[in-house]
Amino acid sequence: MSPSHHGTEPVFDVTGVTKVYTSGEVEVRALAGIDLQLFAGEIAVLLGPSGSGKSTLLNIIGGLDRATSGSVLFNGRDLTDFSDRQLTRFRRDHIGFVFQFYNLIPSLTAWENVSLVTEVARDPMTPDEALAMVNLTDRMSHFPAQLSGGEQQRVAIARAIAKRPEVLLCDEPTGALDSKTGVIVLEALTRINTEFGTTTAIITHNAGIQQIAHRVFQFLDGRIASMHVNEARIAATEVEW
Ligand SMILES: Nc1ncnc2c1ncn2[C@@H]1O[C@H](COP(=O)(O)OP(=O)(O)OP(=O)(O)O)[C@@H](O)[C@H]1O
Repeated sequence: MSPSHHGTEPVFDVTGVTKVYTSGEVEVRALAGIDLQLFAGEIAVLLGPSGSGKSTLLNIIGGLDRATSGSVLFNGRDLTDFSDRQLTRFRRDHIGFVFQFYNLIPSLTAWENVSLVTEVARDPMTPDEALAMVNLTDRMSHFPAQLSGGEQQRVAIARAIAKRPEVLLCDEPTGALDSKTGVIVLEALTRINTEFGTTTAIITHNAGIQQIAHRVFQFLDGRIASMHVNEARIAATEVEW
């Protein structure tokens, strides 16, 4: 059940993107020319060795960082032309981020952490709805310290999706979790993808996770070494690593 790409414009159309980080005299070429498209409703998994540029690319398409050269079209508009203010607005309106470490506010409950986002979004779900999507209805009034790692990550996912973003960008979302807990987090991500059609990109070091993807991109030395379409996706519950 791969989303059909025929005749559809990509959500993201990345062409010739390079990124060079300069610190003092040292230049690091993090991206050496990336061409990639992400289509509406797909789950893309990005694999590759440490330092191959996965996070750099995710940060650029999410508007957290800027390309050195190349173009990054989001629904036809080039992010590389955006002012800082436009980029901030783009992120706020369209992108949900999930990182390895959950970045929850310790003094706020799960519900309150999610409500920080729903208070400022244009067309949010309620914190209750967002937490129900990740099966945390019975943990809403817990503080982060009272939640397991997997539960905290699910709060972070609820926070990311509460504004109904078109795109969810996940950088090692299961990186700090054991496989059993990680699977529950993956179930939440696949459920959101199925129910809302959220275009989802997931960076991971766990090769097993690629089985939930519609398409898999393999990074190497700042380039995409290969891409394949997953003909036989499996459910998150079947994933092992
Ligand atoms: N802010 C920065 N300043 C300088 N160099 C950076 C910066 N961010 C990333 N790099 C360098 O760019 C290269 C690509 O890093 P990136 O984090 O994108 O790789 P990655 O594939 O996501 O790796 P990992 O799997 O370890 O997260 C690396 O050599 C990294 O050291």
